[in-house]
Amino acid sequence: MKYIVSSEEMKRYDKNTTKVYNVPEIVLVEQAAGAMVNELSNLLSKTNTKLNIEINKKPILVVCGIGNNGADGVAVARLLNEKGYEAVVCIITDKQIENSSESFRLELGIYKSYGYKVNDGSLVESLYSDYQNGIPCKYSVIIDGMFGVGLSRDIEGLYYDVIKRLNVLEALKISIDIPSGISSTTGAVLNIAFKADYTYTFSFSKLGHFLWPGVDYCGNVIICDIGITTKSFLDSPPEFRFLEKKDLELLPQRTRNTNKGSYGKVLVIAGNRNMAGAAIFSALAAYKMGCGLVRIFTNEINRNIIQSVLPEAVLVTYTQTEEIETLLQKNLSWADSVVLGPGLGVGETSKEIVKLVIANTDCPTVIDADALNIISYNDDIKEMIKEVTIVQNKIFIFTPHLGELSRLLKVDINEIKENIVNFSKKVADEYRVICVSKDAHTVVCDSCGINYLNLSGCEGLATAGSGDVLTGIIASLLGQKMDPNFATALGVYLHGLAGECASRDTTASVMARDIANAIKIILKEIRY
Ligand SMILES: NC(=O)C1=CN([C@@H]2O[C@H](COP(=O)(O)OP(=O)(O)OC[C@H]3O[C@@H](n4cnc5c(N)ncnc54)[C@H](O)[C@@H]3O)[C@@H](O)[C@H]2O)[C@@H](O)CC1
Ligand SMILES: Nc1ncnc2c1ncn2[C@@H]1O[C@H](COP(=O)(O)OP(=O)(O)O)[C@@H](O)[C@H]1O
Ligand SMILES: [K+]
Repeated sequence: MKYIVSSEEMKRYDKNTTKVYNVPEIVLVEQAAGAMVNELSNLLSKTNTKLNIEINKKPILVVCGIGNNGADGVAVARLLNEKGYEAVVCIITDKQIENSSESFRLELGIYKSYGYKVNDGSLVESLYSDYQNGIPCKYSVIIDGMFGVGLSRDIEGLYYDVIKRLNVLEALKISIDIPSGISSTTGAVLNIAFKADYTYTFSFSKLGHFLWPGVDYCGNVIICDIGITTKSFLDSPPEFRFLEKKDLELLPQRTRNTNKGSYGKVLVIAGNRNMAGAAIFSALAAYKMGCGLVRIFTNEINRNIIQSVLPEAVLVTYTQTEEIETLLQKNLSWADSVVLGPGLGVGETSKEIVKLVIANTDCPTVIDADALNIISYNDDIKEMIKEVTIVQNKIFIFTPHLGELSRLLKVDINEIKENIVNFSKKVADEYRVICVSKDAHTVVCDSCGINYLNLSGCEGLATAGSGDVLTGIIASLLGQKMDPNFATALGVYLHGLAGECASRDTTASVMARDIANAIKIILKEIRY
């Protein structure tokens, strides 16, 4: 597990390091520049660089603002010069230099003492004019040190023009900390952003590196250690983290002296006329993820298809509404975890089922797809959820994709895309649930502020039934008695890995069953 920070958090941890641990800011700037130049010179020494640029034959341009991102830039330029590269600083500001940060002034003083060159915005103007006249860029590498985590508003005026011109020049593009113009907290482009091939960031990656559209501007993100550690969190760790392969070691242990009852019983309440597949994928994934028993509660109409495709699942079917309540109560008391919603439909019977489950379940329950839609359309059920989560401490996991999230919040989907983190936190807080907002990088939030951004997965997962597989994986881990928040985050992570595995030969042909089947390969790789 690693932390990912927002702009506000990073600024706080920088400040704690200087104020509480007495590390002068200039020391941090020097450490940042030193660590970055070490990494960067490894990259520049490789012959592979973009556009076959001959790094050693042309100088490096470091474009700096006058805050601490610029201070890093000036220090990077000095260290590159000391390493034998020819690096030139270009300062971009519409303010007097007296308005610069203290570390910037210090770094500029040191840089000038060595006799290295400084330019202003007119250099970018002349490079742009060369570009328009078909003259190749005079610099092999352009390093962006204009704005980092201090970016607080839209890029305009001089800064806008500079970024626009730099973006068209042919050179290897590097950003310091985060591309100028990208919000470190939301990944939004604040009017315009520098388009980097590589981003060298410090101590912790930022949310903006992994949220869209920021992801597309960062290129490869390299984290440089500059000595700011988790001690600088004091009592307030970052809200977000991401999981890595070694976190799979925390999957529930399996031992010899056990039986199917030892690994959890999952009840999948899913499927309706023409929607048997949703129940099948959820149940199949639950078994593949290790639970001992799966029961599918579905419409009688699905009996033949489910039994012929997945005979391992026990079927409980209903034909008429009257028998549902007794049947559900009996099966809910049997279950260790529940999936509610895939392919369920939104008719009156389904609505009745959703209400009965919310009222009667007493184990962690994953609420997906049509069950979420039913909740969205019915304010009385919304209130019912809040009542049972807040008063009775019931554990619900909502797994909306962006369309379902938009219906649930009654907020336009484009607005949600701009700040998926905040909207996910809103659902988690308002309903006191764990909210899994499914996207290319899925966000998992709980109401205690322990949140995850998932970095596994690929576009092979963009296929019908993929979300049904996810419900089965999460419910299986819940049924095996893992902590609900961690089980959810680990389930999302593993689902992503399974998607990557199923996509090894092609992403286009991946189907839901391939993702479910790939769970076994992932578990085999970690000898589970
Ligand atoms: N503070 C520290 O202890 C450290 C900071 N470091 C570097 O410093 C950066 C943060 O530095 P700063 O907080 O000085 O901020 P930045 O250098 O990111 O931005 C400079 C200033 O620009 C102004 N600004 C914001 N948005 C603007 C816009 N759209 N147009 C014009 N001006 C705008 C703000 O007043 C801001 O303070 C980090 O990203 C990192 O690169 C690192 O050197 C490590 C240590
Ligand atoms: N491009 C992508 N990259 C990574 N994950 C993706 C991508 N597209 C979809 N996914 C994942 O695939 C799943 C799709 O779920 P969902 O839309 O509910 O599918 P369905 O309803 O058909 O089962 C989610 O977990 C989502 O995060
Ligand atoms: K930058």
